[in-house]
Amino acid sequence: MSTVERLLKATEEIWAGYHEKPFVRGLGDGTLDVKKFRRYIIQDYWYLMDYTKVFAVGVAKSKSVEVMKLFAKYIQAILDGEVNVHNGYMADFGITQEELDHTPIAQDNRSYTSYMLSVAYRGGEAEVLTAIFSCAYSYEVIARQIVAERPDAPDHPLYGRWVRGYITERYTGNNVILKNMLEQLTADYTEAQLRELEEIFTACSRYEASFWDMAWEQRV
Ligand SMILES: Cc1ncc(C[n+]2csc(CCO)c2C)c(N)n1
Repeated sequence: MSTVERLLKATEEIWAGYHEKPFVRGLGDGTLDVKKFRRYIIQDYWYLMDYTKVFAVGVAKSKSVEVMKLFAKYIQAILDGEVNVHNGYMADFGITQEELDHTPIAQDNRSYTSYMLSVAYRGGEAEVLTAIFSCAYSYEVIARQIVAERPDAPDHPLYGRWVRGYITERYTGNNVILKNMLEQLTADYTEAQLRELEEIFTACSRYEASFWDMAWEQRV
């Protein structure tokens, strides 16, 4: 079994649960309260700011220019908003930098990003990539499932952009690059090292599940 197959197998139940989250179901069938979605977009802004820092620590931990370039490209892309579906929503909802600056990061969100940053500071390239991969790939899996259940979901006037953003060739192609790099870096990993990756991936997957609950319950 490849490393990524192993990580996905270990977290099968958590990942299956994503599709049942009320927030995710509401995104897919278009019934999600816009106020909840607006709050989620603001929280996700703060999430992405810290997520970018995880890549920056990845740059510092890189042992080859190939890995360094991979991490660095993401930093630029996220900050430029290129792969950030949220930019359009920020404009639509009239979310200003001032409002962002005055909205504190919610507790579940802070826990998640603090954990990823601690993994990044403590671990090496592969540990950083494992923390990153859970989040990047779960959005693709969720968006694909939404489209499988509702082929018209990408046309929804409000949530269609979210769905479309994570099934683009660009987004899914980047996930393939992350996956291949993770396989390459862990080809010689021992059982103990792989078990640690499993622990990181499981924790991040649970944090993703909590993020959906936080958004649904509008937890602060
Ligand atoms: C809580 C949370 N988890 C995952 C993503 C997905 N995601 C993380 S970074 C990024 C841009 C480049 O990969 C995307 C789409 C998110 N936005 N928010």
